[in-house]
Formats: sequence, C-alpha cells, structure tokens
Amino acid sequence: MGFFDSLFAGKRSTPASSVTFHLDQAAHMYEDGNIGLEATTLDITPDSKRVAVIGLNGAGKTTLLKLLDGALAATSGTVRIEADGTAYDPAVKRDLKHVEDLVGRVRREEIPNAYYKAASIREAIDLPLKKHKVPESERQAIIGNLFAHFDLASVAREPASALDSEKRHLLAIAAALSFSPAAIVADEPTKGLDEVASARVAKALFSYDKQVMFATHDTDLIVRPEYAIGRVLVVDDHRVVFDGVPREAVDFYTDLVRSKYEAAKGDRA
Ligand SMILES: Nc1ncnc2c1ncn2[C@@H]1O[C@H](COP(=O)(O)OP(=O)(O)OP(=O)(O)O)[C@@H](O)[C@H]1O
Repeated sequence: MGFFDSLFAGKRSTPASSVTFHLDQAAHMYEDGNIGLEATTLDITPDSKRVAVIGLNGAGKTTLLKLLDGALAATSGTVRIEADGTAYDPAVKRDLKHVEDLVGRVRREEIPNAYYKAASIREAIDLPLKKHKVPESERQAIIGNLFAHFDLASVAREPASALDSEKRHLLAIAAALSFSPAAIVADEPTKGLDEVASARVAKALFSYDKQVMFATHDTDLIVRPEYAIGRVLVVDDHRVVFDGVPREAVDFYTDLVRSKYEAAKGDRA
C-alpha cells in the first residue's frame, strides 16, 4: 500500500490499489442518436499500468474513457470495473459511487469550476476532503505531498485564476489524486501545452505510481521510453481498430492518417 493509500486506510474499508476494466460489447449512443462508440470488447488489467488512447477528432476516445470511468453508461453491452475481487457495474447507482472512488477523472476542461471560487488552490483541494470528513492532519499530509510532487507548493496560496496553463493541468491531476483512487482516467492531460510544459506535466503524471488510462494527440509522448506506456488503443470511426505496443500503434495510426488524407485529396480532385 502506498503512502496516500495508507492515509485513507481508516476511511475506506478496502483501499484498492489496482483495478481491472472489462468491456463486453459495450457501446454508447448519445441521446441525439450520435454513435460515440460501437460495440467494444476489451480488458484492461493492472499490468497494463499506462494505456494511451489515440485517434482523430470525433473518433470516440472521450466516449471510451467515459465508459471506463463511469461518467457514461453503456447503452448496450456491459462495463465492469473490478477491484479486490468485486465487480462493479457503473450503470448501477450504488456501484457508481464505488467506481468514482476507484477511478479518478482528469477532464480536458482541466480543473473543476468550483476551484475558481476558492480563495486559494490549497483550499480548493481541501474543501472536498473536509466534506468527506478526512481529518485535518491527514488532509495536510495529502495536500502537502501532492503539491510537492506536482510542483504546486510555491503557488498553494494563489487562487486558481492566477495559475498558468501548466500549473492548472498539474492541479487537475493533483485534484483527481486527492482521494487516492486506484486508477486515473485522463482526457488529454497535456492538451494545449507547449512542448516543455507538456513534458513536465507528463513526467509528473507518469512518475506517480498509479494506473493511468489517457487520451492524447501527442504521438511523440507515447513512444518515449521514460513514460513506460505499455499499451495503446487506436480508435477510429467509433471503434478500437488497433491494440498494441506504442511504436506499432504509432506506425498504424500514421498510415491511417495518411490514407484518410489521401482519400480526402482524391475527393477534392
Ligand atoms: N454529448 C454528445 N452528444 C452527441 N454526440 C456526441 C456527444 N459527445 C460526443 N459525441 C459524438 O460522438 C462521437 C465520438 O466523440 P468523442 O468526443 O468520443 O471523440 P474524441 O475522439 O474524443 O474526439 P476529439 O479528439 O475531437 O475530442 C463524435 O461523432 C461526436 O460528435
């Protein structure tokens, strides 16, 4: 059990340290009839510690991630999230609570809107913990360690509105980790950052000992050996069309993009 998990040991009866995701013919159709993801069957086990999801705009990456973290329910097929021998169905309200504890969410909108209302980012992270009756000494330890890891200590007393984009991305990840989830689902955690900031955010995220499933358009990032991305899913036209190691996934994706580009050129000719 890691340091953060040990802090929560008294709060949660089973502070799971890993989760397995099972999708069995899981699909999502939005209310307006748009297909988010076609029927998809895949397992993500704890040995796939870091899983990247790549694909063109509108391919279905966000929909897939939201099925994994329970933000969206499958409209057909099933999603099961398993921890410590118990399988949870995020479509069931009681189970969804457990899923929300197990899987932290980092959204591309970065930090939650509520964070802007707090006097400081320290208070923004502290309030939800306080609401969950985490004792003061534990809250201080959690926030102190997260802020040290994510290089936020120097701006702890600043309001969220004073942070630059890199720090906001880091804060979004720290916020997702504050309740010590077993895994993190991150939708484009480095979106909109320059190369230097992007590398710093990726380093902070991947040097943290958690399972991470994340979407990205940054194909350089996923092949960097220091980030140890073990598995990449390529999503195209609402389907997972490739599932494998980073280098092969990037080659596959590059060919896919090229063929689409050529087809579009042909259409224009
Ligand atoms: N709230 C929604 N209502 C209706 N259709 C949606 C909604 N969200 C997404 N879609 C549609 O579902 C499909 C998959 O979208 P999704 O956002 O999952 O793709 P994505 O790969 O994450 O795209 P991007 O890289 O542009 O963020 C697209 O056709 C999109 O238009």
